[in-house]
Amino acid sequence: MSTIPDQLDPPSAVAPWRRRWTAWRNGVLASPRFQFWAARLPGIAMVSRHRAAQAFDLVAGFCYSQVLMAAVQVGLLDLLRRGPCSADDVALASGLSPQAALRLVRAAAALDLAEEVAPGWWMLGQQGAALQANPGAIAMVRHHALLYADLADPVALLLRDRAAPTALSSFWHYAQDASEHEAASYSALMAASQAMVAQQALAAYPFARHRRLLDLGGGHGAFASAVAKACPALEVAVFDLPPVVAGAGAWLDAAAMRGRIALHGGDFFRDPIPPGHDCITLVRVLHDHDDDACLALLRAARQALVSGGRLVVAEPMAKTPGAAAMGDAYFGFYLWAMNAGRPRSAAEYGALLKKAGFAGWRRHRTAYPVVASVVVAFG
Ligand SMILES: CC(C)=CCC/C(C)=C/CC/C(C)=C/C=C/C(C)=C/C=C/C=C(C)/C=C/C=C(C)/C=C/C=C(C)/C=C/CC(C)(C)O
Ligand SMILES: C[S@@+](CC[C@H](N)C(=O)[O-])C[C@H]1O[C@@H](n2cnc3c(N)ncnc32)[C@H](O)[C@@H]1O
Repeated sequence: MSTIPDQLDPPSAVAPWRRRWTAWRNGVLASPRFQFWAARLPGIAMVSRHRAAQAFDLVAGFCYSQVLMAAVQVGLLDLLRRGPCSADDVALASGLSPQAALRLVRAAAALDLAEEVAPGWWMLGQQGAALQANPGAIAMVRHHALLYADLADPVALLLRDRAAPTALSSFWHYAQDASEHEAASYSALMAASQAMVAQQALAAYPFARHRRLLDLGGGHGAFASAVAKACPALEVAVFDLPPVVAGAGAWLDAAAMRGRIALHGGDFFRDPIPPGHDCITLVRVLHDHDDDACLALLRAARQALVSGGRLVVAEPMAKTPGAAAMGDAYFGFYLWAMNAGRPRSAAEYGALLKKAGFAGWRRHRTAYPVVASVVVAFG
């Protein structure tokens, strides 16, 4: 039930021209007569149709996501990668009925996940090809089952006490006494999705200029391994909670990186951060935490850095041009469901870094900011 009054008093922060212009524009856009004629007027007909399609996609987005989820869960993308297949092939491989398989493959084709290359024969579509080749994105699609469970009643999610457990808060159990199984589940998801993030960070910042790097909250060492491979002369270490570090050996063995990466177990809010590093990285760590905790962590990291060192923050950020929905809509709700943290813009990180004592900061451009942006602090 809404208790919002019909007319709000405008705050003085809103410029009068801005309020009048926005209200006038919105009145025009909301008018059914304008919508009717706009689709027929040369010059703006294309924009109108595009806006209508965008509005439909906004309404139907959950359904599209579930088509993708089904395609991943039944292995449709892997099947289509191997070559043209019919709906009967899909049915045989997935256990779906032929009618259900046909419904799924047609839905996938409508979303560019599949492509009908001849009547009744499908291969991967362009989006399908890019996604199928990205194990990190596929792992995230599967993981979204937890997010969707929490989002089933979004208003209840927003209304509830933020300390109440959710599917995501139970999954991301950051604690010294977390079981190795809990730590291994989230660390495996992070390691699987790290390659795309590391690729962005490595291309954006010259890590090879440093001598010793410490990856704070570095999980099983996937980012540390990527940097170590790219910069053979760099000494690389990981700091993470003891149950996470305890499980890192197996991952590092599989990547043939054991011995190359030093491991430190501890709680970065309580324990001293190992000193002597001229580069400290925080990859997908800060957005998990509320502002006070972030500030404490940034201060501790600055204290631990050697003089002249750099702190590198890499994660998907809010207010990213061209990817704004990823920030405040996706990660805003994701982190709300997780019960801690929020997506921040590069400028907000800049302000926090200054508050933590750093003299300055700079944003380094990444090719795919939807995957990660990079902010570097110095001084
Ligand atoms: C040559 C031809 C045929 C065509 C030319 C046309 C052309 C140029 C096409 C472009 C093709 C192209 C280069 C496509 C590239 C596609 C890419 C790079 C796609 C990348 C997709 C990445 C995705 C979908 C990433 C998703 C990531 C997600 C959902 C991450 C979630 C992360 C979470 C939940 C993290 C949790 C951590 C926590 C707890 C919040 O800290
Ligand atoms: C979202 S994961 C990111 C992992 C890795 N940096 C990556 O991007 O793949 C956050 C990491 O921070 C670690 N972490 C959370 N709280 C911590 C704490 N108090 N002390 C040390 N590590 C912590 C978690 O165990 C986890 O590995």
